[in-house]
Amino acid sequence: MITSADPDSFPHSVLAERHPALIRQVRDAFPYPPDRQQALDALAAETAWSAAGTAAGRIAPLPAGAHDEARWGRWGRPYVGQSWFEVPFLWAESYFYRRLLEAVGHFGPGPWQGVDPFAPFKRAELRGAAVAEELAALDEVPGLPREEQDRAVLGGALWGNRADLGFRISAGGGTDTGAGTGGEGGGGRGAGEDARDGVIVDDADRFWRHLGPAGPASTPSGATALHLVADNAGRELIPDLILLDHLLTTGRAATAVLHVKPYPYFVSDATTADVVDCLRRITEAPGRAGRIGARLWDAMTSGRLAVRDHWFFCAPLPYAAMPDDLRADLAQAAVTVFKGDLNYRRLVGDRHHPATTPFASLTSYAPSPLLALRTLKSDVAVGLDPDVLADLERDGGAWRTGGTHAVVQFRA
Ligand SMILES: O=P(O)(O)OC[C@H]1O[C@](O)(CO)[C@@H](O)[C@@H]1O
Repeated sequence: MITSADPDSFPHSVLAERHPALIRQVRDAFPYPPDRQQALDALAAETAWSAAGTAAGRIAPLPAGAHDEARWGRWGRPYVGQSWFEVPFLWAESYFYRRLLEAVGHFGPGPWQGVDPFAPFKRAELRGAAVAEELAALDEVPGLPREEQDRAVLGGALWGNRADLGFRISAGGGTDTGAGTGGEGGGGRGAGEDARDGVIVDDADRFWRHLGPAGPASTPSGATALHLVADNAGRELIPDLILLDHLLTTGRAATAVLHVKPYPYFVSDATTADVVDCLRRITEAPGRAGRIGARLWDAMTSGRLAVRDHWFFCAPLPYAAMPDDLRADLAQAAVTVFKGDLNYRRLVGDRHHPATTPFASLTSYAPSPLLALRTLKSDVAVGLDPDVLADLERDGGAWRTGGTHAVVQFRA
């Protein structure tokens, strides 16, 4: 199990550096009243790594009466009272975001109920020049041969995962709430970069073959719905929506389901409000993007594209432990696409797996065929060819955590 105990490890840097920076940024982005500021300060003190090289505080429970107190009470029983740095990394990060929302009053009651503390960063990104450029580039896609169109939309969704706002805090880029400047640091791929550069496992052809040229009815199960478990809003969700439009308009899927988070999470993870903001942004764009936006809007209003926000998507648990109702829902999918690093960690288990462990064996519990689209931003790596792994190790560098490498992994 991955923890943050080793001071030289990546998870340690997330807890010791990224989380305090995030608390400061959220505090600066809103005119929170004194009680909210005090709650944020208390969380910063509890979660800090002290100058003496020890954990400053111990994990506190949720306040009595919190709407999800029972659930977090169960999930946190082994960990409350311990150091944040000794417990599983996945649990610690997930609980940190839950506590941050508590501190800013997101769950109410009160005037800050429902206010997304990450909204200023997400909105700035949507207003940024990078999004405008990426939307304008869609005008060129219809001129490409069909296979290249497939590759372009899948590559957009894959590398869109590199653009997440939380990752930019880790990478030292900070976040920005200034109009017109958000989203410029870090981010997706630059012009001229081939979407396949840096892809260390590429099962894209298997995915397209599975869906089949004749549409979803030709998948082995005959299922006709494509499910996508979203990750970040903004520069990641826009290409995800474009991928869904492409799958629907080319007949690869009859219907689509987009799974989002029920509340703000991991800085930029997409909620229903973010889907609406992104859809509006696409719809308002000139050219082909605007037409795609209009189609997606129609698909949502007609029910061809559904949005769901199951509570399990914010749980600190691996997908192997998904509840029966979610399992039954995903079982209807011709394919479920899992986006991003966190979903990947939950898919295969947030553990120090040998990197050549087969992806299919770790995900055999999943109720439908699945495709993982992930840029690597944490230590977990599986399904690698031994030669590829040897090359990566020889080159050195932070290939596991730097967002420079990606995987497209399919399990039928
Ligand atoms: O947005 P993504 O791709 O899920 O990435 C989130 C990742 O960022 C981190 O929080 C830190 O970079 C990882 O721990 C986490 O897996």
